[in-house]
Amino acid sequence: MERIVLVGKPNCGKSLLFNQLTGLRQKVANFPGVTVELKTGQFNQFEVVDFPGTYSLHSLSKDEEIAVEKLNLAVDDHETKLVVCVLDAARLERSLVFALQVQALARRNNKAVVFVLNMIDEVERYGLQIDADALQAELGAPVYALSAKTLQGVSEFKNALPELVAQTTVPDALTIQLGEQTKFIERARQLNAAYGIRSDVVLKNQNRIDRFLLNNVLGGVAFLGIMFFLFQSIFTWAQPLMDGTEAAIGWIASTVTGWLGAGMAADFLNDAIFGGVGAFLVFVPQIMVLTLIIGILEDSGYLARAALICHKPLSLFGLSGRSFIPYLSGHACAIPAIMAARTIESPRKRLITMLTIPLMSCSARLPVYALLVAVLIPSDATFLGVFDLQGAAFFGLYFFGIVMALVVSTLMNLFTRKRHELNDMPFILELPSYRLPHWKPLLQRVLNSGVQFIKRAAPVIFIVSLCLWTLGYFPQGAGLEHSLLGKIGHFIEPIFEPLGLDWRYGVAIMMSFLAREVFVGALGTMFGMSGAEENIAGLAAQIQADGLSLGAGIGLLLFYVVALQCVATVAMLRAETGKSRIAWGLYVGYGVLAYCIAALAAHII
Ligand SMILES: Nc1nc2c(ncn2[C@@H]2O[C@H](COP(=O)(O)OP(=O)(O)OP(=O)(O)O)[C@@H](O)[C@H]2O)c(=O)[nH]1
Ligand SMILES: [Mg+2]
Repeated sequence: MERIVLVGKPNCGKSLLFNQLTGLRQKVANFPGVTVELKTGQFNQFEVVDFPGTYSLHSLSKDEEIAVEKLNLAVDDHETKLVVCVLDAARLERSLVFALQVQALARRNNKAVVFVLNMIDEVERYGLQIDADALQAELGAPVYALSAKTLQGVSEFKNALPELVAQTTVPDALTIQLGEQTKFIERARQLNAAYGIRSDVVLKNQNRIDRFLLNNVLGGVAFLGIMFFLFQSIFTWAQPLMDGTEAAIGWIASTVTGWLGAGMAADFLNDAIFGGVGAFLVFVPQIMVLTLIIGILEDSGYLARAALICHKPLSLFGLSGRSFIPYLSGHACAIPAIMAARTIESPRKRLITMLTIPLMSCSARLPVYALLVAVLIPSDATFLGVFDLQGAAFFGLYFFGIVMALVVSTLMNLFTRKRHELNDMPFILELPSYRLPHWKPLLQRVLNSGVQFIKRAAPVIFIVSLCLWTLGYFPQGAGLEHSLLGKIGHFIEPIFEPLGLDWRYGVAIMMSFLAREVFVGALGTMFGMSGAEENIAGLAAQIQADGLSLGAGIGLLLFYVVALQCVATVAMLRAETGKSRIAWGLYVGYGVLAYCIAALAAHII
């Protein structure tokens, strides 16, 4: 298939343009280094490839080096017919250095080049214009001014693509040879002076906000405020939506079981399906709120600033400012977060970041936290008279995960050899412009996070609930305690005794080593069989009445903060580190650490 490749400096809008061409939903966000792997899609009869952003063909960092190597191969390949150099129209000089190098590379391989002057809407917002025709004449290759965001000029570009691909002769305006690094920089400067917008126009607005957000004191306070707001809102904003979902599930449960009357089928539906699977569906809104807030932060351009603010403090723990974004996105899901760690400039810091990301409280822990917090803390309790105590407990759990990650990072930093340090890149981060969120893709992403959460966990929870219910139901009439499940549970009970937990929690914990979301479903099924209602409040009340002690409850919560109960994360760690030993070692290591912390909490409190 004839191929079109999209290249350009980081954060110039390649992926958004790629999405507009192919209809795919590749991740787009407002900080450099979002795309870390080549992504392929289709536009008409052409294959389109989205590249990770790079500043230069002679790159300094390892991940850019790999991307450049792949670009060399792609440009050399005879299937590649067109190289699209995406430029950030508002930051022309920086975009042009790399784009001119690519033009030279393409010319050497006799490949056609087209320049896309993206983000033209931002230039126009300043009331300015860029003379694309004159720039085209200077560059000796077609220039299309467009906005991948507002879609201005995108359909003209799409219409022109088949013709651009079909070009056979490559115009020759560039006289600089590959390798003449300083000449590319000089030429980019000249072109920017003649055609670009003045950088002080762009920087004026940005600086005004940055003077506050990057200020040593105020910036730190703002950072903590924003993070506190993020974690609190997961708890408070989602509540009405969660109540709505819960009511809807409750209504469906009572209607369906009403039709069935009493009997085994109704028991099964009530306890295994609505008690087990239904219990975890309630958390979908919370996961969507979390994705929305992280998405707004990603689109705003603040995250790069946060990385800058965090660089110094994180260095104390053997991490980099660039560890901040993977850590933050680890609160939604560890898997993309581990991928995002690829942009970290030092191999050692990258490894430490990857190995500690699983300690961030990902969204799969939310159901466990919400259930146990509801069990342990009355809903009307307050903290210091103002904060909702349940919300503060949530914040405390997230905070505990972060503290654990920093402790483990420090230990890893102390006990690993520092032989890579000399080859490390310095910490350099381009600050993107502040932007308003791009709402349509953001809302699609939010919806998708809910759908993915259900798709990933529902089948496992369904199967576990089904097995637990069957084992717990028979011999019929014997009651849960004397059922087959009870027998197995009592057998494993001694393991969980030091945690102050009985066999039912033991079974739920064991099952959650498949996926941690299973915990709430498994408890829902077991307590449902002993008469709990099919909703979280009912389940929480039943657990409370059953007598879960404060120490054991807190221990259980801390257990879930630390334990790495996610096989998909292990697979990702194995892929990224290239070592099964490290990945499975971490799975076992965090499991043992979690157990010890829980036992300690149960003992002390
Ligand atoms: N205003 C405006 N914003 C845009 C445009 N194109 C992209 N953006 C925004 O620019 C940011 C970066 O877009 P991406 O598509 O992720 O950039 P990229 O070049 O793929 O970045 P890397 O993957 O990091 O190399 C996002 O916040 C986009 O919403 C545009 O034409 N106009
Ligand atoms: Mg990208």
